[in-house]
Amino acid sequence: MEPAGLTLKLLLVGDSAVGKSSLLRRFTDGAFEPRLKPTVGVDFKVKKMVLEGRAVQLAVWDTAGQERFRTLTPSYYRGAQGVVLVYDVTRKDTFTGLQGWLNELEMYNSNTVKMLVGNKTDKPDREVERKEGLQFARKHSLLFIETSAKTQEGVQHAFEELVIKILQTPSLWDKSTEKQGVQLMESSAQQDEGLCGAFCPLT
Ligand SMILES: Nc1nc2c(ncn2[C@@H]2O[C@H](COP(=O)(O)OP(=O)(O)OP(=O)(O)O)[C@@H](O)[C@H]2O)c(=O)[nH]1
Repeated sequence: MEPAGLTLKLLLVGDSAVGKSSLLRRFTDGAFEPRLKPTVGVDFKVKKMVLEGRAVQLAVWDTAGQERFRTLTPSYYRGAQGVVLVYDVTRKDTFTGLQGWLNELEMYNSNTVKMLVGNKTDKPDREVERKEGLQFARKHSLLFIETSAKTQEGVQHAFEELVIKILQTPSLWDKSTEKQGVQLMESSAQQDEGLCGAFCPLT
């Protein structure tokens, strides 16, 4: 029998309306919705990929950026191997807010690979230059990429780079084998946190 593939838990965080749900939608469904409603609580999608010859199932948790849902977020950090930290290149406030997200990450789960994503590069009214994003990423040891969920530029790359880095860091996932037996549902829904904490086998 084929050995079970890896399931990795990824988390999308960042201020409201930076495009977290749109990036996830683009990545999992290849689509873009110009008038997406804000996420309520948390959403969840699964995507299977083969990377570096390895079958991986990604469980991607999309958190709400709105302040009123922020108290929900800490429990979702648990068991994540990768975090996509998103800002909007046309809104400086979402860039200056990154330090707060990093502090929260450090507090709840410091053992993750982090990818900084500057989204909405298709828009003309840029407030954050690429080199500022790059500098911030270097300073905090984050992977970095700019994307547009609208045109799809960089989106696939962002997730792939993050997963490759996680695969290159076995200490993040090989200790979690005790979670075997937990099954993932192939669905997108507002979920409770108990569905799949960190690492689940492909069935
Ligand atoms: N032009 C452009 N618009 C985008 C892009 N990504 C997202 N948007 C739009 O920005 C708005 C907010 O996007 P969402 O994906 O809902 O943002 P979010 O970060 O998930 O927001 P919360 O759920 O409130 O945390 C929507 O109207 C999207 O259509 C992009 O790359 N380019």
